[in-house]
Amino acid sequence: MILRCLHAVRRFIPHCPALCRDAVSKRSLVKIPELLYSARASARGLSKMSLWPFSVSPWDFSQPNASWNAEMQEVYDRYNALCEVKAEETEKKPPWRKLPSYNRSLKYVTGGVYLSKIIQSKARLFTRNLKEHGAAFEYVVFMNKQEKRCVCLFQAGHLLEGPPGYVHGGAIATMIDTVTGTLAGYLVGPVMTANLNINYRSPVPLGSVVVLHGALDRIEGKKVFVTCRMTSTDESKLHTEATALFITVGPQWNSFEVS
Ligand SMILES: CCCCC/C=C\C/C=C\C/C=C\C/C=C\CCCC(=O)SCCNC(=O)CCNC(=O)[C@H](O)C(C)(C)COP(=O)(O)OP(=O)(O)OC[C@H]1O[C@@H](n2cnc3c(N)ncnc32)[C@H](O)[C@@H]1OP(=O)(O)O
Repeated sequence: MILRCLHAVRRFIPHCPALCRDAVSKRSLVKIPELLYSARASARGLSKMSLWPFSVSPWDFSQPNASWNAEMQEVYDRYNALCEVKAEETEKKPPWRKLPSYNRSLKYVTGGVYLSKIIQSKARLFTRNLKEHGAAFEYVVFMNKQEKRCVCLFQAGHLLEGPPGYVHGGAIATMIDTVTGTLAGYLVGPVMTANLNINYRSPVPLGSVVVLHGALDRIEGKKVFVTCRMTSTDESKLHTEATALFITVGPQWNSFEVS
């Protein structure tokens, strides 16, 4: 019980610097209503976190944490703001949505049916298997279902080194597979990667922040073709270009046709 309390407190602490920084940077009195609004939004977010030791709500790995550098936080804030903007004419739901990210996908995707326990209790999603913030894959995916594309902000930690000072090509491939697979899975349901083709154009410095732009190319029956570009945050530098083929493995594959 004591250990669970300590664990809950430790998970909460990394969120404090981000909250304090927001408060300090908005000094103007004019911005007080905005501050109050964002405090309320933060509190809403916090209430969803598993602060209570007995809570069974899963930990969302895509929340900002203290390991994020200023660039990661700045680009995150920009896309997160888009998630509040409704389509003007229709007043429908915002086209952008931030996806949560858990480390036991089967357990949480099935809404608490502990399939992963049955299959293998120690199984964890590869990109989310470290508790240390900032050491490996720090990323968050923003999805635009209307435009059938997504954007992933990725900060590459020191454990992902390949050539000295640069990110390992396999880690880059992992992120491309993750982003394109998440897009394909979001649009059509369960998929498996059948083919992944990557051109590495310029190395990614370790610790830097890059953006992955995933887009649906086309769907042909069970086949889902997705493209992905990895660029610097201002898109001035191209790091990789990739194409991916996913095959739907669920029953709903023929319910959605796009060319
Ligand atoms: C499974 C759950 C996934 C849920 C995802 C959903 C949401 C996301 C939420 C949370 C999870 C978070 C992150 C997810 C992140 C990343 C996803 C990573 C995914 C992976 O990391 S996954 C591991 C690596 N992956 C494999 O381990 C696959 C091994 N493999 C196989 O399991 C089979 O091989 C399979 C299923 C691929 C196909 O098998 P199959 O029997 O269903 O299909 P079949 O062979 O009949 O082919 C049908 C048509 O595709 C063409 N086709 C097939 N393969 C091709 C190829 N390579 N190149 C060109 N065309 C190909 C054929 O030519 C035919 O074309 P046509 O119809 O025109 O004749």
